[in-house]
Amino acid sequence: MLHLALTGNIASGKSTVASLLAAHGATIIDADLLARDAVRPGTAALDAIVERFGPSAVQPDGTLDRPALRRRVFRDPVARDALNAIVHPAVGRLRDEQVAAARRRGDAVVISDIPLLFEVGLEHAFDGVILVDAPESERLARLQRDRGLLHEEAQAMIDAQWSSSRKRSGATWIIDNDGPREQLPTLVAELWQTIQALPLRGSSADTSL
Ligand SMILES: CC(C)(COP(=O)(O)OP(=O)(O)OC[C@H]1O[C@@H](n2cnc3c(N)ncnc32)[C@H](O)[C@@H]1O)[C@@H](O)C(=O)NCCC(=O)NCCS
Ligand SMILES: Nc1ncnc2c1ncn2[C@@H]1O[C@H](COP(=O)(O)OP(=O)(O)OP(=O)(O)O)[C@@H](O)[C@H]1O
Repeated sequence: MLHLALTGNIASGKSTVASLLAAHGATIIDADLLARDAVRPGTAALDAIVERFGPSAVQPDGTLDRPALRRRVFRDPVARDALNAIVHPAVGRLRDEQVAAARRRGDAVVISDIPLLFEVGLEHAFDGVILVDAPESERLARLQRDRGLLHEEAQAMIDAQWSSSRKRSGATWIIDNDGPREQLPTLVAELWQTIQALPLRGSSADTSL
């Protein structure tokens, strides 16, 4: 089994690239989805969040109040570290379970979509790293246009991540998503060809964050 990482800064187009890779036959393991799963009502992680951030971190229906927490953690690195310390270990465990399941099924290409791959130092646990990149001004505009964020909110999320240039030097392959969306299928098809030509290797490293 080939186990690759897919990463890229916020609003770079990672999820769009992941969907295209899935259409080619890759199994995608999405850290943002796992992070949602990890804090479902009744989980130890959600209890720990309420303990650290108070009852205002959850909505009346008992689910995490994501916009409220977002506004707190992206302007406060200490709060962000505290949230990461609660959520990341649970995400790592869920990912390891999904990787093990993919291995049992005999999946050929598994791609773990991990936004904070470089920030948490996980890049060496994979057979290769795909980076999706787009200029900061473009990502800022996408966050405001597509997610309805205020300029300051979007900038704070961007500033919480490493710079593109730092990430580019650690990538095996780079998809520059700085043109029209319509060019992505061709870029991903070319990447898929490259991946198909790789020998199947086996990364057995523990990917817990
Ligand atoms: C703060 C939270 C509640 C905000 O939720 P929201 O629905 O608004 O955003 P979502 O989860 O869809 O994340 C969007 C993007 O924000 C960026 N991001 C999220 N968490 C972080 C973080 N701790 N540090 C830097 N960037 C982050 C990533 O690029 C991610 O793709 C949520 O992002 C969260 O629980 N973050 C901590 C867990 C985490 O690190 N998740 C990222 C992958 S494991
Ligand atoms: N080339 C492009 N031109 C314009 N918009 C794009 C392009 N590529 C992606 N988008 C849009 O930008 C937004 C971010 O894309 P996507 O969700 O794929 O990024 P992401 O890196 O997964 O983001 P996040 O880190 O927030 O999960 C989406 O609304 C998407 O439709």
